[in-house]
Amino acid sequence: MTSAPPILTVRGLDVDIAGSRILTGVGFDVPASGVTALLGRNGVGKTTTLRAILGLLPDGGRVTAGRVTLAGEDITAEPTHRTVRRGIGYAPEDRGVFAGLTVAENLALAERPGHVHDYDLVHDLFPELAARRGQRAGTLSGGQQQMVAIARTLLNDNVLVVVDEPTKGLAPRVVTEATEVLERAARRVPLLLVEQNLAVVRRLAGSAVVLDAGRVVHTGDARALLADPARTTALLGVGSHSSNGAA
Ligand SMILES: Nc1ncnc2c1ncn2[C@@H]1O[C@H](COP(=O)(O)OP(=O)(O)OP(=O)(O)O)[C@@H](O)[C@H]1O
Repeated sequence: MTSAPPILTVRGLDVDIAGSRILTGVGFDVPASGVTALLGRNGVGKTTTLRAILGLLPDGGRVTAGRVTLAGEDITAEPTHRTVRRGIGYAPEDRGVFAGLTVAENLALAERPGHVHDYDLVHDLFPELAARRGQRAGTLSGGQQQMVAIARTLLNDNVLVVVDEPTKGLAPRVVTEATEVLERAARRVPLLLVEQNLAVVRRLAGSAVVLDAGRVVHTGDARALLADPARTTALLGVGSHSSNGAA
């Protein structure tokens, strides 16, 4: 049990995109350690929630109500560069890895001015990246590219890392590899994770937040939720033992 205050709080968040209400009154806490999974069926607003936190809503998107705090500081609708400087790392769904650049160049591009760049930590956690530092990122496996994306967030002294669907489209063996990467990362920094693969959620997440049609419909212990097949099916529309691949 931790009595530390949450690293991130979201309260009463309303988001409109192109005149449509996408999120309504979204509220949850992200504890200061471990993995918090943001769950829900396709199109319920998970990515929009992450983007609203990061100030990365698409053109025509805006926060119309609510409040987001990071380490107690109000970051609601703040420009992304300022939020990132406060110490949020983001690994987007497409991983954002530059295929034509080497592993070392991809990492160097992530160096944030004014932060400590902990290459020792990154190479300690991901020795494979040290071995492949001269390799072009486009020739890496999906799991190795995910490693680069996560390593970039750990290079700077972030207080929270946000990861969007890290195992999407990966083969089962690579899902296992990517899950191990996230497990290693979570020992260093709290994670807010959007993930559809419930085997991955079961292995990593301590707490779960479930969205449906742009609203939070459940918050609580992730494993307790997944241990209740009827509740899991009702909230997520899938059995608690389903997954897109092994983890
Ligand atoms: N740029 C946009 N313009 C218009 N509507 C959008 C835009 N981005 C998202 N939406 C709408 O917002 C809703 C939530 O989308 P979002 O991508 O946040 O869902 P999600 O839960 O992450 O889904 P998925 O699991 O499919 O990625 C959807 O109805 C989507 O069509």
